[in-house]
Amino acid sequence: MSNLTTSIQLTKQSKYKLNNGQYIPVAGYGVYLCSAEKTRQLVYQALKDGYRHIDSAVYYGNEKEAAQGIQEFLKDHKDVQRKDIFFTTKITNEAHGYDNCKKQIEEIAKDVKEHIDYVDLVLIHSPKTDKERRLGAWKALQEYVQNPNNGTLIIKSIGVSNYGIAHLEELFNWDGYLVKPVVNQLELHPWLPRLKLREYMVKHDILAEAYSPLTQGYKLNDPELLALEKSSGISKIEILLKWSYLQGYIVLAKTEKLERIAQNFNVLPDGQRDEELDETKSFGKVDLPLDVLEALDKPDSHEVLTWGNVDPTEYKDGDN
Ligand SMILES: NC(=O)C1=CN([C@@H]2O[C@H](COP(=O)(O)OP(=O)(O)OC[C@H]3O[C@@H](n4cnc5c(N)ncnc54)[C@H](OP(=O)(O)O)[C@@H]3O)[C@@H](O)[C@H]2O)C=CC1
Ligand SMILES: O=C1Nc2ccccc2C1=O
Repeated sequence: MSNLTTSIQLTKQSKYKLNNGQYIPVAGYGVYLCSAEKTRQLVYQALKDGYRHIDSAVYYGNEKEAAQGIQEFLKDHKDVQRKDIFFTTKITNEAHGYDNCKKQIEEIAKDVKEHIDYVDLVLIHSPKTDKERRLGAWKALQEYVQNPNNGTLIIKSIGVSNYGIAHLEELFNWDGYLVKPVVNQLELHPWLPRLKLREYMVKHDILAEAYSPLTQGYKLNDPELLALEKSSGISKIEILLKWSYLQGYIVLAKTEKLERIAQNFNVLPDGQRDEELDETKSFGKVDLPLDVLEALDKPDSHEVLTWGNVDPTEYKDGDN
């Protein structure tokens, strides 16, 4: 094992600047499949452990409870303000199309507004309808970010999820296109590095949010990963999460086990507060030995572990 490490200046408090000037915390806690009853407690605990970014979706059926968890945490922690927390939701395929999208945003508003006032980010969850409906939804979302005072719901940023290059090109080439997506949320891990799409997104200043960074558990007993864990002395969870941070992703991990929330977040080092500037500086570093990184590097791998193993970024109108 060589002593060389590859590192990135990043801490628990780090945020990336989006292409619209807003900031997004690099570490996100996702609530896919968390039951509505448990979500409030899980989100509260995630915030208590230091997460400042919660990822939900209409499809998950727990947006309201996630928002309630945030509200309760803020009530109990007066040193943290709403602006310090980033809340994302995603619209379903049924909300594609201009009118459908507006209708679903009204429903989201009913669920979350009384608890958290506004939503930081709304994503189109997947491209899996057709061009007209995708663009109709984007037209509606653009209006919300451009007219935040229209009374329905303040949405600070909009983005996409599971979009491939063709879906992004379709958006950029549309004559109604006004607002750039700030992120594309994608399945990303060593078995699915999506190099071409990532390069395209870098060129267009769209950040990558990595979902299923722990492979939804599917690869946690992969012999190569277990061998790396043994030879490096670094846990496989830490290896996978650090790999993700080192790619420059916003990392969305999920666990329903309370003790694992802190374990996952603590992979990042603590930031240091610069009292003079009244801001948290990213002096800490995330690092992994070069040979661990090299062993994980699978540029040609394309294993889709979610979405029924069918890559949604490759969806063509008319496919199932
Ligand atoms: N836009 C999209 O289409 C998608 C978005 N997402 C978002 O990304 C988030 C994260 O992705 P997700 O697919 O949930 O998968 P993850 O890669 O985060 O994996 C979650 C699985 O890993 C296990 N796990 C988590 N932490 C640990 C740990 N420390 N030790 C051992 N096992 C652990 C969990 O089990 P346990 O709960 O028992 O700890 C769970 O089974 C989602 O919650 C959602 O917000 C996810 C998929 C698709
Ligand atoms: O979070 C999610 N996990 C998923 C797995 C399969 C299909 C969609 C999703 C999500 O949106």
